[in-house]
Amino acid sequence: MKIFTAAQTRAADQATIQSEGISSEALMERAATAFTDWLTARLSPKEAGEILILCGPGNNGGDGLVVARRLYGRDYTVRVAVLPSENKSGDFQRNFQKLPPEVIVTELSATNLLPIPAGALVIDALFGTGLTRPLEGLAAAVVQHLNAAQARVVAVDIPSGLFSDAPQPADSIVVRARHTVSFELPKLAFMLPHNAEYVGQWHVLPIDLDKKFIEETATKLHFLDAALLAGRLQKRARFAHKGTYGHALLLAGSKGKIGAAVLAAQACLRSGVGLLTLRVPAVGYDVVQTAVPEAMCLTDPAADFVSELPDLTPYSSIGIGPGLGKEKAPQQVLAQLLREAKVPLVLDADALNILAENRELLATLPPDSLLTPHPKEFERLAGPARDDYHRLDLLRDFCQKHRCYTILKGANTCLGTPDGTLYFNSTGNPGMATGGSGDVLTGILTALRAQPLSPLDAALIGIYAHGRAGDLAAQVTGEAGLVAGDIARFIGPALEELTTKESF
Ligand SMILES: NC(=O)C1=CN([C@@H]2O[C@H](COP(=O)(O)OP(=O)(O)OC[C@H]3O[C@@H](n4cnc5c(N)ncnc54)[C@H](O)[C@@H]3O)[C@@H](O)[C@H]2O)[C@@H](O)CC1
Ligand SMILES: Nc1ncnc2c1ncn2[C@@H]1O[C@H](COP(=O)(O)OP(=O)(O)O)[C@@H](O)[C@H]1O
Ligand SMILES: [K+]
Repeated sequence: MKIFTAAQTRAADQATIQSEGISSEALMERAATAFTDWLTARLSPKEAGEILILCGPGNNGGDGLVVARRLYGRDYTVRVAVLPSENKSGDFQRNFQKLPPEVIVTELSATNLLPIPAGALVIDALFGTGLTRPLEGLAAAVVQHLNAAQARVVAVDIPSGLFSDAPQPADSIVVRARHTVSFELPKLAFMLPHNAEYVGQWHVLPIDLDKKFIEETATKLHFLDAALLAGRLQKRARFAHKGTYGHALLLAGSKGKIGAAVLAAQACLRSGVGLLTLRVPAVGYDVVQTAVPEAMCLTDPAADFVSELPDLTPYSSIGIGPGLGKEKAPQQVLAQLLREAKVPLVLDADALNILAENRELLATLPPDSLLTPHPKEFERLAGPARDDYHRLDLLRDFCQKHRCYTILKGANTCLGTPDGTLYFNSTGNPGMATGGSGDVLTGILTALRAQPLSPLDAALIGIYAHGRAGDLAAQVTGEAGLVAGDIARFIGPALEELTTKESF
């Protein structure tokens, strides 16, 4: 799914109005009706109680007025409060006229902010994508008053006060919503960690905006959902043999961290690789041969750290980093690997920390390598970020400069690519915030690169399937009970869902 800027969304609205020959008021009616359907499907009039609808002066407020009329028509008790303004939008004014006379309307003022009882359902239709500057004055006071109440807040389109695709001052006053209900496509603001406290759970409702316009409008921002992966993962060939799907090499583990190698290996095998060899220090031999008998173990001469690069000839992809350690020996192994590797590389964990501490190595990174830093590892590589938007700028710059694919991990993991396109993942859950989850991702990516998939396909499929496997696992274990090995066990079903079905 594409992510549009506020300007692109406005253009999509206009394109729809033109191609369908409808008025902007009709489109507003459609959006607000979708919102009303969403709400009434979840709460009965009794469960909702009296619904307070806060309306701003623009089309977001117009949406709120339509919602008020529609809810009233479905026997919900509604009350409307509007911000005073000299320039209310045309569609606001038209819908204000259409409000049933029975609906009580209050004009908000500094001395009349309306009491908001604890638990009240409040619909925030103050400001949407037309916000031009941080809130101040009466609008800010209304939002502060709302945030101080213990209300159930549902934001229309975006929490009021939040910019949809640009950074804002840290002390900005923004509605804290439980749910944000937006239209057609998600907004960049929803993807970013610091906005989670405002956006709450977000939902996107289809409102039939012009498909051709959406398809033809270029964007470098995407939400990574199953639709985006259609056709990228083929069914295994009927006459496949273990040589068909590549031979992966994983360099991982050190004394006390052999488990990282085991988790990456299990995930690699569960992701369909034909053969897997593990390079671990001698201390890991018994563990690996017992825990992952399907993998071959090429023990390093050193006891505690990987210290020598094996002959790379047999391998079709190489993953390095989980539990590797940052000592001199693994440092030299990584440096030699970067110089000599002729097959796709996946770099994680200590491989990234070694890169950060030996920056001259970055220049030797083979193009199209996959890097999988969490935010701290990324900061070590690319420097500190002022805010979530600046971090995305750093990500784009880093990928362009080093011609690599960088997977910035977290909720809504973000893939950066050499051409500057960003993809935000839709799968995964907080249960995956547990040691070893990242090692599992390294194994998946190394397997997909071996098969061989392009760096973009491997990254997109790997990120999505990793999160989806975590979601499937959590259905069995619960989020708190989820451990990284559970993610590995569910990769098979996650990949199966994405596999192109045979057509007759
Ligand atoms: N254009 C369309 O056809 C559709 C628009 N929709 C709704 O329209 C919204 C966008 O509407 P608008 O473009 O009218 O914008 P908004 O309603 O978000 O806000 C614009 C109004 O707020 C004022 N304003 C902006 N920043 C302010 C600030 N910091 N303090 C005080 N006042 C401020 C502006 O002067 C203007 O009066 C969307 O978010 C969505 O909710 C939907 O109805 C779908 C269809
Ligand atoms: N709240 C969350 N929602 C979705 N995915 C998450 C969440 N927290 C962590 N993850 C995923 O779990 C993995 C954690 O990786 P990482 O931090 O490297 O862990 P480790 O080093 O312990 O293996 C990442 O892929 C990340 O996207
Ligand atoms: K809003």
